[in-house]
Amino acid sequence: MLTFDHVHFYYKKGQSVIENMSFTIETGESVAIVGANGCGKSTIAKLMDGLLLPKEGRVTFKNIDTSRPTDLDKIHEQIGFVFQNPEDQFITTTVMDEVVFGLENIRVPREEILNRLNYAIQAVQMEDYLDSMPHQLSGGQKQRVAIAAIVAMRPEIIIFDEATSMLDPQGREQVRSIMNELHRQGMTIIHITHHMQEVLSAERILLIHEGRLEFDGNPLTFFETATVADYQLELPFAVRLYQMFHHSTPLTADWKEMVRLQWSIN
Ligand SMILES: Nc1ncnc2c1ncn2[C@@H]1O[C@H](COP(=O)(O)OP(=O)(O)OP(=O)(O)O)[C@@H](O)[C@H]1O
Repeated sequence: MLTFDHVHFYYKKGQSVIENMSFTIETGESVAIVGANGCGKSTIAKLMDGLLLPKEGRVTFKNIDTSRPTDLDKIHEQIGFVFQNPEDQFITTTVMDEVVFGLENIRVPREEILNRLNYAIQAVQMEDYLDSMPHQLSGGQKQRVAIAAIVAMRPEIIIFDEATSMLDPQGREQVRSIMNELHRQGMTIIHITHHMQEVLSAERILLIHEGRLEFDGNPLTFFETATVADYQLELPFAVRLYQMFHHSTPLTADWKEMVRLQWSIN
């Protein structure tokens, strides 16, 4: 359980970036954090992990306060990050070494390393690339290797920070389906994105606007109640398609049905 309790944050005094933010993410949830550029999404991710500390209020992970430096290692072990550019994370020369490296570092026994390698590589469907050089793979494949390296560490939460934004539609779809599968297996998934198409896979949306939490609920309610254009966000394809044919913006039962359908397929 990850909790923000009346969190305030600024980089420069007097220039508030996160304002009085409170929410709790339960174990096993799939949450999308959305909002326009610069609204504070990455700052929230860093606060979750204790990379940044609140100026006021508290961030706790399983009741451990991120401001207690002695417990930070425990938090880092259980919260994994996948970033926009996977190349920034690569440190070895083969896909296999990339997944094994972190495990050796924390002295996981040999047999357990093999189990975790198999599991993680299968989860991202990169079994045929174990000996490949990460830098020579496609964008989507690179991102899948980065995810495998995180999955192998068995974190409780994975935060995907704009992890699909540099990928082509096929790569994006592959990563999205891996996220869904990991979530089905019980992992907590936090997906920071401004691709509204992708938020349909999440169970819950947190909309951030100028450092404040403006909406917290499921995608259906979100598209019903939030005026997406006010937040410089695009409508998902299903919604735009519906509007194109019906020349209307208000929500109707059909419109909701399309979102519901797409949501349930995901
Ligand atoms: N290290 C920093 N020092 C000073 N200001 C910063 C720093 N990092 C971010 N900011 C500012 O804090 C605000 C929130 O930034 P943040 O990166 O959290 O937003 P974001 O929603 O993730 O943006 P994007 O979608 O563009 O990645 C922005 O105004 C940004 O310029």
